[in-house]
Amino acid sequence: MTSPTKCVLLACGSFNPVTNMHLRMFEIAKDALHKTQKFSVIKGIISPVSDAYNKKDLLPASHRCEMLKLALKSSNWINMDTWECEQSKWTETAKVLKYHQSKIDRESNTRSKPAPTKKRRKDLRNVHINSNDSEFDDMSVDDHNAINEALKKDSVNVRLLCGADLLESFGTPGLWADKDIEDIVGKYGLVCITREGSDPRKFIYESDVLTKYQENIIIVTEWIFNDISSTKIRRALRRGESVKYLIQDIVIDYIRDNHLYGVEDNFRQGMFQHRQVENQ
Ligand SMILES: Nc1ncnc2c1ncn2[C@@H]1O[C@H](COP(=O)(O)OP(=O)(O)OP(=O)(O)O)[C@@H](O)[C@H]1O
Ligand SMILES: NC(=O)c1ccc[n+]([C@@H]2O[C@H](COP(=O)(O)O)[C@@H](O)[C@H]2O)c1
Ligand SMILES: [Zn+2]
Repeated sequence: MTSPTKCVLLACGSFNPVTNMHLRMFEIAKDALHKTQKFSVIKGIISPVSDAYNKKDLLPASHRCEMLKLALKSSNWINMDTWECEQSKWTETAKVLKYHQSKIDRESNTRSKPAPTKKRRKDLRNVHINSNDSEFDDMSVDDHNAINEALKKDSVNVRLLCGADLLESFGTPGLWADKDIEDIVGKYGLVCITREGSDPRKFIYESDVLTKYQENIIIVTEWIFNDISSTKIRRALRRGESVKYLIQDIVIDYIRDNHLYGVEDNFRQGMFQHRQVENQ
């Protein structure tokens, strides 16, 4: 059996604020990919969108990143990357994928670049190296083939991880460039988690380009249904309702301490009482 492809899951979004479902999405996808035995998930990346996205009620990236940093303390394999939100302009998701794929390719090339010693050169006949290196010009075709195979096996595939609503937004006129959609599904691939009110399989069936690259789209049905969304969290906060067990406690504390999402007045009404009681 061929060895599994190493895979990095990249989730783009507002994370305004990060919810437990954003974090669950990674766990659900990782389990599903490992079950196929075709992929080995080595890392998760969360890339918050920049302030230039200008979405209604979008908090500054500084707050969104701080909340992500706190929430991600509970994970040992998902990291936040701030490259996208540090850009002064909004960056298309296809470009974010390209940035991360290139970065990972560069890092793995640097790691595998051999030192020019005879022993090292011998060792490298069975592992990945930069086969364009002139130092290896005298290698046989078999050597090169073996090396290219090893390189392929070792290459890392960055995939977009998203909920079905994001996949279905591909169909919103003018929102995504056709070339970007083709790149996302054709070059990188996509893992899509089902979400209330969406039918990703039907959506793929109705799209020519998604059907063409169907094998690169992995739909994961989330049976433990949980339709948390940042919109619902913001609404609950505004109304002074509890959001405990929907987002991380440490994020609730940050929201309270920084008076975000209009909680200032609600705080006085006792919405964060559970934390005060706990702390007494
Ligand atoms: N409950 C959920 N189930 C599946 N995917 C989800 C869920 N919540 C968020 N996602 C996915 O997480 C990614 C980031 O989404 P985003 O930051 O827009 O979160 P959101 O909860 O949809 O927020 P908002 O309500 O502000 O749009 C998207 O791919 C989105 O589809
Ligand atoms: N053309 C594109 O690349 C495109 C279009 C719309 C949304 N997006 C991305 O999808 C995500 C959507 O997040 P929201 O659901 O919070 O709007 C964001 O990361 C945004 O940058 C990308
Ligand atoms: Zn959303």
